[in-house]
Amino acid sequence: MEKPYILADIGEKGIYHCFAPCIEKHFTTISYQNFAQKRENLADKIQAVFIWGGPIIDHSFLQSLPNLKVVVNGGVGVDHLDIPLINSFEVKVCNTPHVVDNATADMGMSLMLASARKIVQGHNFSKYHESERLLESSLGNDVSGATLGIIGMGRIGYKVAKRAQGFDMKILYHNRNRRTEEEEKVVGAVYCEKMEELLRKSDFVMVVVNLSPQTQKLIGAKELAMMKPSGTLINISRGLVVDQDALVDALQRKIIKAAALDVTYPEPLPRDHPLLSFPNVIVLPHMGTHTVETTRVMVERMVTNALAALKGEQPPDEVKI
Ligand SMILES: O=CC(=O)O
Repeated sequence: MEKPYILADIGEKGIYHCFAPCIEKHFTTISYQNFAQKRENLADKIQAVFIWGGPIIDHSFLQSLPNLKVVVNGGVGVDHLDIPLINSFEVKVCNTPHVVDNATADMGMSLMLASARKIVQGHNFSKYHESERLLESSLGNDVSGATLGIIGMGRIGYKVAKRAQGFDMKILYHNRNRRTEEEEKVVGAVYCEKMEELLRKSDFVMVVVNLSPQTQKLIGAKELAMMKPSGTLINISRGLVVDQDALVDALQRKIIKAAALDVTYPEPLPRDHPLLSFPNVIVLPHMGTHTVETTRVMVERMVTNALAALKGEQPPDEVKI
């Protein structure tokens, strides 16, 4: 029997390429580029689209695929998808929650530790001998015993708290919904009803919220001004949650000490972006979930969701709004 056709960019060298066999066992996989070239022959055949960030799924894209049944997003955040529009074409949307939590929480901890302990500067010194004053510039700050403020205490935020507990950190959190007393006790986290309290008291502020109209530019000039001058901002959520111009300004004026960002807008930042010029800023190209183990499980989960949708069954991770 012919395998169902899906549109998926697993690339020649991209991280998803390693997992192509897991996808190709079940599906005939067409890349976006091949699709663009042979659109007339393939458009009727495509039943699922696998996406990692792109392409943009808009009205004309949906209209061009009359037999599309499901859009499967690799990762948890679906802020780049217009779900009501996609659903209006009787196409389901799935993501891969849970499987990315540990890797993303690990990345939050990595960024906090790397920033506090000046890992990048130390590496650059070892490699390029670029600073004669390494000792001074390598003087970091203790993470152990410091106060971590977590903004967004969903699954990933909670996993960050668990890890921070192992570093004897004092943990504050701010969230739309307060966690139960039991959950707070397990990780030793103290609820701040007002984000301002968290910002004022934390040495490290880690942003872990979903991007939504309510959280866009949640951290702007006002919020940065509330942070300690010795404070570090860590963002593992979405770039748009932080007002980047305000962040540049706060760093230039030493309103906060440092920043460590897995996410920005755009991604990656243009080479001449001011954020890349600060020695006290770490910028990654959105790689919070990029581990072999997590990506493997993510891809398997995408396959499971797509197979269910194509069989007319309820996919386990359908996103409903
Ligand atoms: O950014 C990563 C995700 O949304 O899973």
